[in-house]
Amino acid sequence: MHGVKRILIIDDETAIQESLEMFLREKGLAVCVAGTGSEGLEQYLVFQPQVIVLDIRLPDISGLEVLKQIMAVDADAKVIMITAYHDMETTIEAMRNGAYDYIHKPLDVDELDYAVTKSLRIAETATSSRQVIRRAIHAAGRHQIIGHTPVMRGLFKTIGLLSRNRATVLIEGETGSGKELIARVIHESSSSNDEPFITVDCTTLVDSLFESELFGHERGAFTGAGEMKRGRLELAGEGTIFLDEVGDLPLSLQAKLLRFLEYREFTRVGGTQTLCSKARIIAATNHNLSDLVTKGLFRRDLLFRLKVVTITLPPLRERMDDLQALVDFFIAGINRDLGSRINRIEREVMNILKGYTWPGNVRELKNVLTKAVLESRGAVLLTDAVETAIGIFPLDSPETDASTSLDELEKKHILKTMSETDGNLSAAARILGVSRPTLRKRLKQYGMR
Ligand SMILES: Nc1ncnc2c1ncn2[C@@H]1O[C@H](COP(=O)(O)OP(=O)(O)OP(=O)(O)O)[C@@H](O)[C@H]1O
Repeated sequence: MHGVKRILIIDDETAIQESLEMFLREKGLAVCVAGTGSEGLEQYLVFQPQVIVLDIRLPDISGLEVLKQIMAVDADAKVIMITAYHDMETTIEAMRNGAYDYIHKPLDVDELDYAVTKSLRIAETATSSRQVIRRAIHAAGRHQIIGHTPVMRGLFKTIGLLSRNRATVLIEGETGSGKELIARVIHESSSSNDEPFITVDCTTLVDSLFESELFGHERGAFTGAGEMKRGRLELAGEGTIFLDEVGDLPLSLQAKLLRFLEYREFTRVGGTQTLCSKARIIAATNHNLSDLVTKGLFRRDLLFRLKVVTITLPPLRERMDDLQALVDFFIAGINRDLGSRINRIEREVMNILKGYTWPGNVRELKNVLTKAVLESRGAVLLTDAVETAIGIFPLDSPETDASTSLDELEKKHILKTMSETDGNLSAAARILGVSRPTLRKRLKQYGMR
């Protein structure tokens, strides 16, 4: 029987048994049929099928119970549940107990065919040549930067040097390339790592709030200032202030930031006492600040204050040699966080990942893998799931058939970009090459929030 793929049908309805058997035999599979749960379990042990199609309603024991017993024998068994009921709880229960897929009666042949083909392929991958995911070593509780390309190794050296001093650092890199991660690791490797790491998102700062956010205010300093409030600089103590997206800071606020950086002194709004900050400053930007200087959008003197040490993070597409290590690392993390148990990936997956340009960089990779893992369910990360997660749809996929309108495509692309940037409007607008107001208008137009 080696070589022929085996499938077991456990269903008490004769009509279903017959049509399924015929359909699956025509696909060249060896088929075994059982009409009750207990018979099904017996056949499962004798016939050793790669895939089981299991009705949830059986005359003797419930299909869910049969599922549990099969999973107890082989946690990798591929069980496709069928039911006449569209009930969420049973579905969730079945999926929680390890069902591979769930399809409803009346059976849709295409749906069944897809589920069977996919599960057979996984069963096959599990036993044929495959790539085994290496477990990423994870330093507990610490942030970890994955990468071994020369530029990343150079970066580790720089971080090592920075751990010995408190120099201001400017980190440049595209969205999602790991700027905040680098800032956190610099902080964690410094001698003041028990002090706070405080983030200031420069895209959200407006004139009236800037000083109060950064420097704090005294009680009654302005309408609404009921209590004294410490600013971010004070909160950071001797730790780190992370100025995220510093290139987006309006010119008027750049002057205020510069003044602070020159003297490291500030007063709370409405106060008289001069306070001194010992926090390390790390700024990040996904703009080219020199270009902004040329365009008159960023102050040259501020740039010089910030770029005492500059770290330029290459986009993911320029360090594809790190891809495998990143994939291993993220899958281990996703398994831990989501309780999935992916330990192999289909061969083609790495080629697809390597062929993509990753405009959303490492964050996009992480998001794509999370989506694909959820879609793959079993122990193998599937090519289809990765393609769908990236948004590369096969030509015959319903996602891009010839009847898809341009509006529909645009809507999908916007949604995808928004999800890749975790809903960050500025980042999404940048990737899509439109202004924030335009993107906002489109979101509204398509009924997206
Ligand atoms: N080299 C890396 N190793 C492991 N994880 C990484 C690496 N680079 C980025 N990440 C992860 O990718 C995600 C995005 O990284 P991060 O938030 O640091 O990017 P960013 O450049 O600050 O993005 P943005 O410009 O949009 O703010 C985070 O979950 C981060 O932990």
